[in-house]
Amino acid sequence: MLAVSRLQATRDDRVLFTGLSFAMQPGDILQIAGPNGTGKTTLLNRLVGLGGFDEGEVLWDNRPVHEDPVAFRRRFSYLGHSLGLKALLTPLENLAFLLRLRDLEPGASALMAALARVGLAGYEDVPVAHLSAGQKRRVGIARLFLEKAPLWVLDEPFTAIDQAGVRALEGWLVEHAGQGGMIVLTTHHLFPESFPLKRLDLSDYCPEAH
Ligand SMILES: Nc1ncnc2c1ncn2[C@@H]1O[C@H](COP(=O)(O)OP(=O)(O)OP(=O)(O)O)[C@@H](O)[C@H]1O
Repeated sequence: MLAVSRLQATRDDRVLFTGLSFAMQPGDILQIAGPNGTGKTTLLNRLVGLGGFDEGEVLWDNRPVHEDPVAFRRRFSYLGHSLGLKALLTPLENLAFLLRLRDLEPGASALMAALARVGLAGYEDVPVAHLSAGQKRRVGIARLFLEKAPLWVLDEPFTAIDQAGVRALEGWLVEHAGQGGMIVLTTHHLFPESFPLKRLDLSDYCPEAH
């Protein structure tokens, strides 16, 4: 379980948010909302260890994550703006490489199945440089299925995804949550009314707004 307590983050001497606390249980899908520049990406980056917070604490199963960052690293999958794909490698090679960084070797058939699931059957051996923006993001989504981490941290995962893909991605989020996973994401995507979403408006924690 993820919990954050009294987080504060600053950029260039400007406090973006302060006093931010929330907890996530298995099954939760939490949207971090707020206008451009509120600090949503900053929050997700720092949650996954890309930079620190000025104040506050991030806990996994009631334990501060800084006490064992390597163990925490295995608990989440992070899909950021930059997908971390190597342009000259194929989707298959990229996934194998990225998974090996986590000591995972799922085997070619699992890699092929994950790529097929995200609509990339037939593109497994095409250099990523030759894929469209949406196809590249789909390679990133395939990685989520293979890493099997309980927590997905997703920064604008709907970017460049076509309409059918948007419906599919909504389904994969619900499926992951239904299997006891947790998802924290930023997006400007409008979910259907019935979507099981919790929402946190980061601008509520901006000191300049009060
Ligand atoms: N590398 C950086 N160096 C300095 N300031 C930065 C950097 N990246 C972002 N910022 C600033 O931090 C603030 C928050 O940026 P951030 O990208 O976290 O916002 P956001 O809520 O994700 O915005 P958006 O909805 O546009 O994606 C912005 O004012 C931005 O100018």
